[in-house]
Amino acid sequence: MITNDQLFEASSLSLPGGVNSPVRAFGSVGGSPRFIRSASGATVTDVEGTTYVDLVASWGPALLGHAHPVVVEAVQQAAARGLSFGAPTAGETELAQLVIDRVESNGIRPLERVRLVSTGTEATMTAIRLARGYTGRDLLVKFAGHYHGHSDGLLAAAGSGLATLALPGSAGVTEATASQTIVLPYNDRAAITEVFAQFGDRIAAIITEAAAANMGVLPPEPGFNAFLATTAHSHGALLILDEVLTGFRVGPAGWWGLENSTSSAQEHRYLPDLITFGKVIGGGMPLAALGGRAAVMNSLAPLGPVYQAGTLSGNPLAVAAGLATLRLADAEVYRRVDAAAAAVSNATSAAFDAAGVAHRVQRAGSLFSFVFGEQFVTAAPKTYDDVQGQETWRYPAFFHAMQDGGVALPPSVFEAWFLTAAHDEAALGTIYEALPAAAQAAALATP
Ligand SMILES: Cc1ncc(COP(=O)(O)O)c(C=O)c1O
Ligand SMILES: N[C@H](C=O)CCC(=O)O
Repeated sequence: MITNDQLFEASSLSLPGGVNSPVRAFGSVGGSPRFIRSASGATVTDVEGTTYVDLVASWGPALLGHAHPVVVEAVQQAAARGLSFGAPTAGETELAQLVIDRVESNGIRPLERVRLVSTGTEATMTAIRLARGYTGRDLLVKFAGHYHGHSDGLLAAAGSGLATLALPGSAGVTEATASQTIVLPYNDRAAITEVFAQFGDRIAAIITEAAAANMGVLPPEPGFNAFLATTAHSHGALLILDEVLTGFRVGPAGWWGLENSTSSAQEHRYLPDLITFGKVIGGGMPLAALGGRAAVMNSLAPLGPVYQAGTLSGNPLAVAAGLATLRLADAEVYRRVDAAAAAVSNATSAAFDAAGVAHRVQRAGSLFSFVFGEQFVTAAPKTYDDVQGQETWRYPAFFHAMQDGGVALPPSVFEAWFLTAAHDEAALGTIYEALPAAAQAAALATP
């Protein structure tokens, strides 16, 4: 039998770091990554034949669980008709219309046009180019700890793998590009006001994760996204809401829908100009999108001067997976994901309490993660600096003990945990059984 260790040794000879995306490499938790042979429902099985209850869900897309038979069947049928045409298909219009209709709250729909692309990185990169082209301005505002993919202008003080590897940014990004991104502390209204007072006529857009989940989960303070919209709009800038991670995962209309439908305060409601999607919209296939009102979106070529293109954009297999996934993602699916997330986060928090591990559960809808340290027991973190000050060294021991107990967690304390509609009582039972020993390992860990 080939082992994970052997495969990692072999992959490291042909792939930089043995992986095709840095967070997969187990850099901050140590050991060899699991090489996955197959996945079904709530579980993944590695090449050694060990099956784990999976709390990564392909980093979000697997909302329904892995390899949902209806989604697989839709992809198989699409594949039989041809893999890619480089020409429009009816499915692309169906998916775009489904997205336009779904993203609705209180009778308001922020999307009139949608463009399909292949990755979240492309979606945010295009949204920024579009904002610059539409406004004729150069500067972009982003928040420290937010991750929007790996395009040059977005890697400064970014979350996800850069948080995991403690990188302030990326080599290879020119000074000229970096200087066009203004990085501000999250949830800091005074910093926004100040930067707009100084550069308001040069700022094309603010980009923000709808609810931050790439420095661990860190939701915006109530009304913060609405404040961003008001500030941007009063200076002629756009608000780009990045829902690559949260879109169609935390609710049928994403974080924007959740926030706007549950917020009782009228002043907390807002309209983003552009929204980016990825992950769930492609149901596990490479598909992402950006959308907004027609006046802005029609600046894209072929109608307007902002160029964007893609040989595989709107790929028919990816569109089939996305359509099947979104059509199945009804209220009952979200109820089950929410219930599973509440059960797992509460049980994990209780296990940490029992083991004496000071922590706080961080939640944004069904997304959650944990921050470790006495300071968080009484006060929630608000910024990237806050979460970087946590006891990160507790996580590797916890992670490996959970893995020994048959549970696959995200291999970084700075990533969200993902539940699916397939996490049934048996899957939750495996997690509950693994928790006491893992929490004990976290308690005994040392810096
Ligand atoms: C909020 C957010 N935006 C953008 C991206 C980039 O998406 P992708 O990895 O598909 O390029 C991600 C995740 O990777 C993300 O979580
Ligand atoms: N945090 C990232 C996406 O949300 C993890 C996925 C990756 O970069 O491979």
